[in-house]
Amino acid sequence: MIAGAHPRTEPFPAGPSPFIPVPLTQGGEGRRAFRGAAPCSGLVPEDRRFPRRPGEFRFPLAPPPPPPAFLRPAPGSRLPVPCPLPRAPGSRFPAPGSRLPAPGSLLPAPCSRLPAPCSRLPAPGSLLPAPGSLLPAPGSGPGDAAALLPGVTGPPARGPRSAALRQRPPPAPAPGQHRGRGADVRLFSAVRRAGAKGTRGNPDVRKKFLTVRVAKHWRRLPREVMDVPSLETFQVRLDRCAGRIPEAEAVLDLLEKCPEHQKKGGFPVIVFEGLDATGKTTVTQAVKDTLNGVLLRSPPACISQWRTVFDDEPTLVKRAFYAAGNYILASEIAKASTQAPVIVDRYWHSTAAYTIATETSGEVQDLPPVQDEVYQWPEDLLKPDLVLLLTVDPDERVRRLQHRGLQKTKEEAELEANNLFRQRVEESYRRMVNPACQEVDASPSKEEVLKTVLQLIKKHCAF
Ligand SMILES: Nc1ncnc2c1ncn2[C@@H]1O[C@H](COP(=O)(O)OP(=O)(O)OP(=O)(O)O)[C@@H](O)[C@H]1O
Ligand SMILES: Nc1ccn([C@H]2C[C@H](O)[C@@H](COP(=O)(O)O)O2)c(=O)n1
Repeated sequence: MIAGAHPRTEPFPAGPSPFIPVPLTQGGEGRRAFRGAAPCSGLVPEDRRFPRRPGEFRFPLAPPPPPPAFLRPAPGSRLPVPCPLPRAPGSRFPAPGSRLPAPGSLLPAPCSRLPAPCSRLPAPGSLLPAPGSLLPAPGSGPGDAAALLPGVTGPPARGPRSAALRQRPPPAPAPGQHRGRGADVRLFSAVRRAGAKGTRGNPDVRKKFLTVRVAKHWRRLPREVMDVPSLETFQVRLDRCAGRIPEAEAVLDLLEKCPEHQKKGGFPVIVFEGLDATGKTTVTQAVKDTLNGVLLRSPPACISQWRTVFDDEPTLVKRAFYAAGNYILASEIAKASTQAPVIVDRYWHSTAAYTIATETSGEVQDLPPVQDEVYQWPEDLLKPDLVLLLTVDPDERVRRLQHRGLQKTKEEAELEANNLFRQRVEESYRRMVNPACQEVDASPSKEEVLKTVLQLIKKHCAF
């Protein structure tokens, strides 16, 4: 284990590390800064699992070999028009803790999939801090990205949309609510976003958002946590905290660049869900190899380096981050499924199940009842063809966790210690509908699990 690394990060197998350990500035977990190697090439910075699977997030430059016959679209069937891939933007925000390159040099885009046009740093004399100065970790200063930059009195240079956002006065706290860390935990906010098309560029999201149906709410869940999920809900939530979390603004920028209507291609999309160490990584890799498919995971590579930031946030903000990741992932799925079967490691069901389990307490009987709206799929999110829920006997799962030998995340420690939490996550998965999960007993050997999974895929995805 490298000092300062994320608990789940393993040492690199060979060669010099592109990461530099960053001293802890606050909180309990170390962060690692990306040293500036161009991630466009496909390597993923600061992903909890990156070193285990270095090539995984590479988007295939050439179409993979054809999948087995049973997965090919029927002759004569029409493939949807391929969606343009979302452009990976040049990062406006240097990774927290990273050293700034010289003015005029190229910033690496945070997305691993595409050779994005990287943005140029503003010219000398702009409001960026001196090259080589260290950025503090997000959240370490008061409310705004500008406040986080040492020696800078004004805001960092930003695009026109951010400037428009900045001009509005800060929204007043909701009755009974305090500013500060939890201040963005509010249901509605006035948001003006300009510049992009469709709902993503809706100049007044609030106006539209207020007309959105709100779920009748189950008494034990805070209403805000489970209001009917939609892209706009999460945009509003991220926008509320973008002032103090620069990464939220960067996520919003990526979202805006995703095509609005995500349509699945002609190949099947198969999602794998389950608690940690149930074998998702193992089986998704094997299925991808067997089917000559494309393997994607949530959150997608272009935002996964910010997980440690959002994992420490209140549930509402954390959920908005993972939910946004699902929408970004949807555009990758849309594109990839025009070329080959798509295998996905976690998607919406994870976001919902973990949120429900976190925001409830007690036994599974205390969960919102079956058929509650909290178990519904968001109407505007691309649906997969099949969702497989891997479940493993609890003792076997602990053995696998120990055998894996990685340091646990806080949540994994909680999952291990808190039997009830684990049960609530798993039961929430089981209650998800439209699409529901097909449960797979993943306790047998890897070969047997793969066989079962391939049979299910053949049964449900043949067309
Ligand atoms: N069927 C199996 N039988 C025995 N061991 C397995 C099986 N599947 C996976 N393992 C082992 O269990 C450990 C956890 O598996 P894996 O990393 O695939 O789980 P995961 O669900 O992806 O976990 P996480 O969500 O935490 O990343 C690994 O050491 C893996 O080799
Ligand atoms: N689509 C997703 C993916 C992940 N999450 C959350 C749920 C857990 O808090 C954590 C598990 O991730 P892992 O350790 O397996 O990489 O991430 C989510 O909410 N939505």
